[in-house]
Amino acid sequence: MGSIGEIGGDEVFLDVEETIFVAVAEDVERSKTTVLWAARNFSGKKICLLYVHRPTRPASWTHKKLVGGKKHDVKVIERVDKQKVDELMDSYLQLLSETEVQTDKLCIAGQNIEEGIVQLIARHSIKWLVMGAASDKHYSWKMTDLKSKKAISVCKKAPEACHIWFLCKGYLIFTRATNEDSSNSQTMPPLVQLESDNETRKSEKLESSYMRRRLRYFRSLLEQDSEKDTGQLEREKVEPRPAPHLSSSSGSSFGEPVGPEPAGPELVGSDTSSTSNVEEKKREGNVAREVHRYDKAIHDIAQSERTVYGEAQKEWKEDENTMEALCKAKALDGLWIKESSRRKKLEELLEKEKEEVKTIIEQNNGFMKKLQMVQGQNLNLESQIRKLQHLEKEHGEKFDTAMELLKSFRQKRDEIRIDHENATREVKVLRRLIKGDTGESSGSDMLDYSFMEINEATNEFDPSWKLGEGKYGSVYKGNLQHLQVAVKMLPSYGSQNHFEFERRVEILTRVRHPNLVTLVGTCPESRSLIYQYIPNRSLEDCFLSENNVPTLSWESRIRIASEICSALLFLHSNIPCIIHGNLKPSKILLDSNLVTKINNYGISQLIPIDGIDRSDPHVDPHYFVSGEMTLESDIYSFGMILLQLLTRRPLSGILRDVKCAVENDNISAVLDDSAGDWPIARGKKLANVAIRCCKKNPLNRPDLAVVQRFIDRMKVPEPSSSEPSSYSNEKIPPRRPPSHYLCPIFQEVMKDPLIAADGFTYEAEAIREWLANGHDTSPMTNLKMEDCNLIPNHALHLAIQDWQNQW
Ligand SMILES: Nc1ncnc2c1ncn2[C@@H]1O[C@H](COP(=O)(O)OP(=O)(O)OP(=O)(O)O)[C@@H](O)[C@H]1O
Repeated sequence: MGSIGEIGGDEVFLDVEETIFVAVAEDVERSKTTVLWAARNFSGKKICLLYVHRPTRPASWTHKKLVGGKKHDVKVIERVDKQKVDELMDSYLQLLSETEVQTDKLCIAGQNIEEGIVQLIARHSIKWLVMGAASDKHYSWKMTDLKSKKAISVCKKAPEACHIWFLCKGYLIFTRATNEDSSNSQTMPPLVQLESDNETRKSEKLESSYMRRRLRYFRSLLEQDSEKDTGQLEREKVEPRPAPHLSSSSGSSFGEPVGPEPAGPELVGSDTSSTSNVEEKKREGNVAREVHRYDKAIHDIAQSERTVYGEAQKEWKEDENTMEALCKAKALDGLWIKESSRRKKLEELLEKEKEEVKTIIEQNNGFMKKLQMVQGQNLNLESQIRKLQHLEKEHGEKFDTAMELLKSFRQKRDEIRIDHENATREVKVLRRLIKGDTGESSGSDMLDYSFMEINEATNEFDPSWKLGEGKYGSVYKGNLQHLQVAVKMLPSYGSQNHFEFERRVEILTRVRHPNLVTLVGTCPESRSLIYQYIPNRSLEDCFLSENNVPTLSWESRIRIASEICSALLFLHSNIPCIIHGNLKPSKILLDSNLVTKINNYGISQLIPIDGIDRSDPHVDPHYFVSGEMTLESDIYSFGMILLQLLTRRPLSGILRDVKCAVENDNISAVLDDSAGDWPIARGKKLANVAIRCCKKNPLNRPDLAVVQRFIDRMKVPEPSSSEPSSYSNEKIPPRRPPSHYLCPIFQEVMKDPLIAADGFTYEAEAIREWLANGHDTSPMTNLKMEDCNLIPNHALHLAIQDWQNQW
C-alpha cells in the first residue's frame, strides 16, 4: 500500500455505530448521487465522507530518496494536494448542507484507492459503508452486478463486519451484508427509506433478483427434500456450488435482494403440492432440470466474473504502473518546465549577447570603413604633400630667379631714376633758361616717386598705417629711403591738368620754413604728396586732451602763436604768394619739441574743391560772400586759433565771449586755467589781437607783420622748468646724431648728402674727392661702382636739418 496516512493530522473520533460512511470519488459529480442517497436513506445517522486521495507524487518517492530541492518540491506538492482535498471535501459538505444530516470526513492519502478504503474500514472498524457500484454511464435497469474495479475489490477485501451498499446513479445495485445481519436483524443497517427505494427499483431489478430468489427457493426445497428423502442426493450432486471467491468473500448474499423478500409466485405454487407421485416426480424432475440450468448459469456467471476479476487485476496493475508513470511524467513535466524556462532565459541572454556582438561588429565595420577612408585620405594628403613639396621647390627656384630679376630690375630702376632725375634737372634748367632765370637754384629739389615706391613705402597702404582721412584724401605713414614720411593721397578730381598740378606742386616744394611741414616729393602716378612725418600730435589733439593728458602752458601757446604767424607771413610773402586756405588746429602739427609745423599749405589752390564747409568756424565768413580765399582769410583763421589758444573753449560763441570779457575788463574769466597763470595784461593784449584778426571786414584785419612783432614782444624765454608737469615725459632728443646722418668717410654730420652708385650716401665733398682721386670702387664695399653719378639725398638732408633745428 505504501504511504497511506490520514490527511489533516488530527486524530478523529468516529462513532461507527452511528455513522454511515460514504466513499466518494475525486469528481463530485460522480459521487453526488451516492452521497445524497445516503443522506436521504439514513436520516438520524451521521454521514462521514470517506475519501482516499491519490497524491500527485509517485508512490515510489520516499523521503529517504529525496534530497535537497526535491524534498522541497515534495512539500510543495503535498501542500497543493491538501488544498485540493480540502476544496473537494468542502464541495461535498456544501452538497450535504442542504440536507439536515450531521457530517464528518475521513481522508487518507494513498496510491491505491480500493486498498485505502479497505484499510480505513479495518482501521476504524467501520460498520456501514456506501459506495459506488459503477460509474453512471454503466447503469441500466437490468444492472445487478458491480462494475467498478474498486467496488469489486472493496466488496471482496473489506472486513466482513462491514455492511456495504453499492449504488449506481443513485440506485442501490447490490448490498454486501454481514453474517451478523443475516443472523440478527437488530444489527441490520439503519435503512429508513430504502424500502421505498426498493419499491421504485423493484421493477428495474425484478428480473435479476427474481432469478436469484427462484434459485434459492429451489435449493431450500431440495434441502428440505433431502432431509426427508435421501434419494434427493442425486439431485444434490448435480447442483453447482457458488463461486468460491464470492461465497467466501464475506458470507454475504451476493445477488441477494435488498429488503424483505417478497413471496415469489412459485412459492404460492409450492404450498399447494400434494397428490400423485407421478406428478410430483415430474415436477421434481422439472425442478431439478431447472435448478441445474440455473446452477449452470450461476457457474457461468462466476466463471466470467473470475475472468473479469483477473482482467481487472491486470488492469489494476496497469493502472498502478500508469499512475506511477503519470506521476513521473508530472514530475518530469515540472522539471521540463523549469528547464525550458531556464533554457528560455539562456536563449534570451544568448540573443542579447548576439545582438551586442552584432552591434559591436557593426561598429567595428563602421570604424574599419572610416579607417579605410582615413587611410585613403592620408595617402591623398601624402601625395598632395609630395606635390606641394615639389611645387615649393619649383616656386623656391622661381622665387630665387624672381629675386635675381628684382635685384636687376631695382638696379635698372635706380639707373632709370638717376637718368630721370638728371633729365628732370635738365628740363628745369632749360625751363629756367627759357624764362630767362639764370639763378643757380630756386631751392626746388623736389623728387618724383613711382607708385611702386609709394606702395612699398606704405606697406601696400596697410590700413594700420593710415594716419587719418581729410576732405583732400587719406594720409598714410610711410618709410621712404630711411625717412619717415606722410603720404597724402589726393583725389583725382580737380580742374587743372597735369602740368598745372605739377607747376603748383613745384611752387610748394620750393617753400622751406622751420614752421612748415616740408613737402619732400610727389608721386604724379597716384597724385599723392609726400610730406615730412611729424611724430607728435596736432594742436587740435592738445585742445581736445582730457584731464590726464598734459596741456600746453601759456608760454608755449604764445610761442606757438608766434610760430604760426611767422609761417603764415612767410607763405604770404612767397612769390608767388601761397595762401593756406584751410588753416585750423588739425593743420598745426607739433613735433617732439612742440615746435609748430603748419601742414597742407596751399592744397586748396592745388585742388580746388567745391563747397567749403559753412559750419567750420575757422573759415573766413567773407569767403562765402566773395567765393575767394585771400590772405585775410588766413588771418581770420589765425584769429580763431588765437582765441582757442587763449580759452580752449568750444568755437561756437567763443568770439562773443572773449569780446565780452575784454569789454568787461575781465579777461581772466575766459582764459584757460590749464595753461597756468596767464599774465592778465598779455592775455588781454593777445585777446585784442585775436578779436581784430576775426573782424568781419577783411580790410579791418591787422597786417601779419605787425601782429608778428606784437606777439614776439609778448614772448618770454620759457623756463626749462616752466612745464615740468606738462612735458616731463617727453622724449629728450639724443645728443649724438643718428649714425645714418654721419658721412661714412668723414664721420661727421652731413651738410650736403649725395647718393653714390653703390647705394650709400656720402658728404658731397668727401665722395667727390674719393672719385677725383681715381677711385672707381665703393668706399664701403670696395666693389666696382657702375658709374660716378652722384644724386642729392633730399630726404636725408631735410631730416638732418630738422635734427639740427632741434638743437
Ligand atoms: N605730415 C604729417 N605728419 C604727421 N601726421 C600727419 C601729417 N599729415 C597729416 N597727418 C595726420 O593725418 C591726419 C589727417 O590729415 P588731413 O590733413 O588729411 O586731414 P585733416 O587736417 O584732419 O582734415 P581736412 O584736410 O579734411 O581739413 C591729421 O589729423 C594728422 O594727424
